[in-house]
Amino acid sequence: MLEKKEHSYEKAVLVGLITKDQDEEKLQEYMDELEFLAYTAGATVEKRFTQKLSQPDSKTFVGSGKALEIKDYVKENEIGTIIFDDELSPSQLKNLERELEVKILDRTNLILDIFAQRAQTSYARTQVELAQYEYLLPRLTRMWTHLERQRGGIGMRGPGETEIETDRRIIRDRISLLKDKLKIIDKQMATQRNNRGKMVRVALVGYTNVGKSTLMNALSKSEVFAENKLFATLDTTVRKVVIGNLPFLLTDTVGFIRKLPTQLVESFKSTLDEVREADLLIHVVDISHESFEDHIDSVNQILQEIDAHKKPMIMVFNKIDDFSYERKDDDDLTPSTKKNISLEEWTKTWMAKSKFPTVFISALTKENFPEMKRLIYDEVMKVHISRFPYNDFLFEYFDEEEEEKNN
Ligand SMILES: Nc1nc2c(ncn2[C@@H]2O[C@H](COP(=O)(O)OP(=O)(O)OP(=O)(O)O)[C@@H](O)[C@H]2O)c(=O)[nH]1
Repeated sequence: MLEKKEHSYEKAVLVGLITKDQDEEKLQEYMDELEFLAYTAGATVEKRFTQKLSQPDSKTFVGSGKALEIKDYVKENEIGTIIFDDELSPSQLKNLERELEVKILDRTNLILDIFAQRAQTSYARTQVELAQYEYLLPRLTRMWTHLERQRGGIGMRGPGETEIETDRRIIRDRISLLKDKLKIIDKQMATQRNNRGKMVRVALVGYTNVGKSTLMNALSKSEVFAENKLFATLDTTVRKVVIGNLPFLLTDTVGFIRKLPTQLVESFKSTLDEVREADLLIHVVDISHESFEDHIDSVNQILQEIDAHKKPMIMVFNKIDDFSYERKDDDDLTPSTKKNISLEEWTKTWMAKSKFPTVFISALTKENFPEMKRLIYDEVMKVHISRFPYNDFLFEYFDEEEEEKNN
């Protein structure tokens, strides 16, 4: 369990289900991630409750016996928040709040809350606020919000609930206002992107916390905010990067996550346009994370959702400095057995399997940076040549760091 760092952290418990689509091992991985999300939002997890059910209970997500067990535990241990590892339907949420008498959050609400906490610019705040209202609108029957919103805390950093009768109308008005506001900003952003000219555009994509911003900093020698918490970056940063005389634009943008709330995908349209309109994607993967294969799948799924899945891509497997030698059997992409293999053996297997140019690096120690830069250079050059067929000679490759060492 993650350490409690501050006294102001809220006490919470997690609830998840083992179903026919989600075995026990998968659930543990998902609960680890949920705990990290809770920690990022400002909660410490006191206990995890799990239950085996063929499908979620339509009324209370878990069965009534389990609900009672959770109720007793939270009462006895003075816990104010219960977090469910799935999106709850409006009626499940209402029933659970009535029965358990504490604040109930689901995965979507938690992610939205982190986004609200992390949004720095008015643009990001507008996008998050829209997503929060879209989430809130069908759930306007919650009973605890008046009181809790005055107290603040997790799940409360967004739009509040006032009188339900008038609220729906107010929220609908607010949603359409925010949509209009975003339309104007989206237009401005599109103009800005067009004004960047014909320079090749490369976007860093990847699961949250894989090291995109760290890599951006290392490549562009800039200082983009990087932190060991989820969704450190919400706003897009674009930097001009030059590798071997060849200039291109590199974008660092919002990290992806399993079941990224659809409200967020929709309202972050313009942010995700940076990915959609890029010429080349650099898919960063954290190989020190035991679920990195699932993360790759989630990222590919989101790329498909936003129609960016057919772009040229480079796979950058990051954090090799933190690689642990126990890996799942990589002969099969859905492995069930584990074996010990070395990093070398493991990279060879992946190289053979990968459909895209692939490199293994550490953004922290800069191991294998020359190989990565060469790979990026080659792929950017391909786009560049297709765009400017006559001036490729200007950008003959040289390794800057090697040159520096030699001088
Ligand atoms: N050990 C190790 N840690 C790394 C490496 N690269 C990044 N990190 C750490 O991983 C954490 C997340 O890094 P970020 O660069 O913020 O990750 P991100 O992908 O931009 O994160 P989001 O903004 O959440 O999408 C930070 O604590 C980094 O210091 C690496 O190569 N090795």
